[in-house]
Amino acid sequence: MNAIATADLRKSYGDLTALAGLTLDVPSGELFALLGPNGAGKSTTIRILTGQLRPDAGSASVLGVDPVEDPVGVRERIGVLPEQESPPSFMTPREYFDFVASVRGIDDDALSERVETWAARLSFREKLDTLNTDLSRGQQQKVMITGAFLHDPDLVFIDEPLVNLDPIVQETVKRFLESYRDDGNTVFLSTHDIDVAAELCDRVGIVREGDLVATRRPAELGEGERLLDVFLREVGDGAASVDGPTGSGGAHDR
Ligand SMILES: Nc1ncnc2c1ncn2[C@@H]1O[C@H](COP(=O)(O)OP(=O)(O)OP(=O)(O)O)[C@@H](O)[C@H]1O
Repeated sequence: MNAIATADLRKSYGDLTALAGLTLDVPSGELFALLGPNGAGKSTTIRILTGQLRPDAGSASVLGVDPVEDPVGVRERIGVLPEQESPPSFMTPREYFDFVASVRGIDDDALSERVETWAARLSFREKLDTLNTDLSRGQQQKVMITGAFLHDPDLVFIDEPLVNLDPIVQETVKRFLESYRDDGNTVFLSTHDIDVAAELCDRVGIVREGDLVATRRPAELGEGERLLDVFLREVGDGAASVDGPTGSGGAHDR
């Protein structure tokens, strides 16, 4: 079963075409990453899938729910960590988690257990009662990651999951994402970190000019073939003239 399915998603901002007919499936239980150059349409895709933005055309299904028809229904079932989002500056992490719990309907016992688990996992226990504004960027990222997983969703969307995290915490988050996937959940990442995508993900999709131009399984790349080379081939200056992957033929596994 697909956790995410889109068909011919289109979105323009005025004259600017951000999504030009993006079609994408992500099966349940997959750790998936969307790669693409700046402005390719990754955040627009995530905003549509998480019910924050209406597409101009096309369809989408997230855990069987239509994010256009029922954005609240989608948001109830997923976790989201948007790009460059910080926890509210006037709250402490604990107060922010209380707020998330009230919105998400998490009971007190589950909340305190999960906060303890995450604060220990990501090493920020001693900061639970410090104002978010006084946390470092990495500590704020830890709070945001915790908030995205607090209600134990079946699917999470994370933009740049490892940004600002030290190497030890990066490893912890990577191993957590793998175990979360191994439990049958789905992860949808957006990242510029091709090495992390190659190491961590079951499959990556490459977006160029608002269209999915390729998908690859990093584990199945050929001898000596690097995901970076695939990426450059698909989105680099010469890509259109070499392969012509501008969308009409759709994405392809090779
Ligand atoms: N609110 C908006 N109003 C006008 N144009 C927008 C808006 N949001 C995005 N765009 C434009 O749509 C295109 C796609 O943007 P989007 O943020 O989806 O790209 P992205 O792949 O996430 O980029 P990046 O890797 O730089 O974060 C860009 O050209 C961007 O300038």
